[in-house]
Amino acid sequence: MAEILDGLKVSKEIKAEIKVEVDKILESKRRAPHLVAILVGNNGASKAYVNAKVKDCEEVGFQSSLVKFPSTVSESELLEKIEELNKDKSVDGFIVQLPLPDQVDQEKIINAIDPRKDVDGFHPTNFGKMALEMDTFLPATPFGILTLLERYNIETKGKDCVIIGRSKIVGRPMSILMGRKDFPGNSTVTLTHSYTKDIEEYTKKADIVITALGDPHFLKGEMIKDGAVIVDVGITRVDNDSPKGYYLAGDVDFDSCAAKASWITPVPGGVGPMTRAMLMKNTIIAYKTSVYND
Ligand SMILES: Nc1nc(=O)c2c([nH]1)NC[C@@H]1CN(c3ccc(C(=O)N[C@@H](CCC(=O)O)C(=O)O)cc3)C=[N+]21
Repeated sequence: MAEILDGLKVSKEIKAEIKVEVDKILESKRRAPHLVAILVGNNGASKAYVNAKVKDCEEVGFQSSLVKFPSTVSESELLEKIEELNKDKSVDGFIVQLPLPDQVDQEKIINAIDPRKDVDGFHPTNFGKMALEMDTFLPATPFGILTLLERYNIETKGKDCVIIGRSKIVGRPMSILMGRKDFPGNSTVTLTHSYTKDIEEYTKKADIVITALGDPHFLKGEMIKDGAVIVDVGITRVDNDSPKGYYLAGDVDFDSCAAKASWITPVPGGVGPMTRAMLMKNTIIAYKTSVYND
């Protein structure tokens, strides 16, 4: 029976550590770190995540701002706001919540963000630095997974790690990070995706499986090896008759996988809260390295 990689618990520890740092900053009469989130449209899940981020900021003592645009916003309006935030000396970092509506070119938007304020770690400059093992903002979800593995002392060196899904914000950066030379890394990585012929052939042999595809209960116990470490990034709202009208489903069929795995992340309470904690971490890093604070 697997032990739980408790992302909620570790995320609280990380936020408490950040709070201690913020208290020191405030004692020395400096301004608090400031994170801005741009939210476009009315998507329920996006709103929930952004509101949670605002709450996280309050918890750690950051200043936060929420900039809202209707789903009809033009690309140039967004670019204008980004320019303004790039220049604003009171802003340490900002994120543009994804996905964006079709009339907006996501790539153009991400490219417009000043890499020094790109606390999501999505800008090509930061992605490149990550791949080259240079100091930079790591994308929050992969950073959260690495930190969770690190805090539980999960050995990754020399392990076979299979990642399912090659998204720009999770699967692909995760595949790079798990193969990097620093801890937790040094794994032998296989990045699987929709054109992989037989995913099970890979997952069955893997010491570590990281699923990020958004397909509820995709990974079944029979697809994994005894003692494997299972990390579930998937989080899909599935309609049901509960008062909320939905439940949150991971990519992992929890019960059958937990019966075989050595460690497993739950959904909710696993990777999601870690993602949010690492955004706080990136923001305080941005603050500390900011040219405006010395
Ligand atoms: N620019 C940008 N940056 C992101 O980091 C980003 C994004 N866009 N778009 C969407 C995805 C998704 N994402 C999540 C963050 C927290 C939880 C989270 O806290 N989940 C809780 C449950 C939350 C709930 O109850 O709905 C949990 O897993 O326990 C989930 C998903 C960040 N993303």
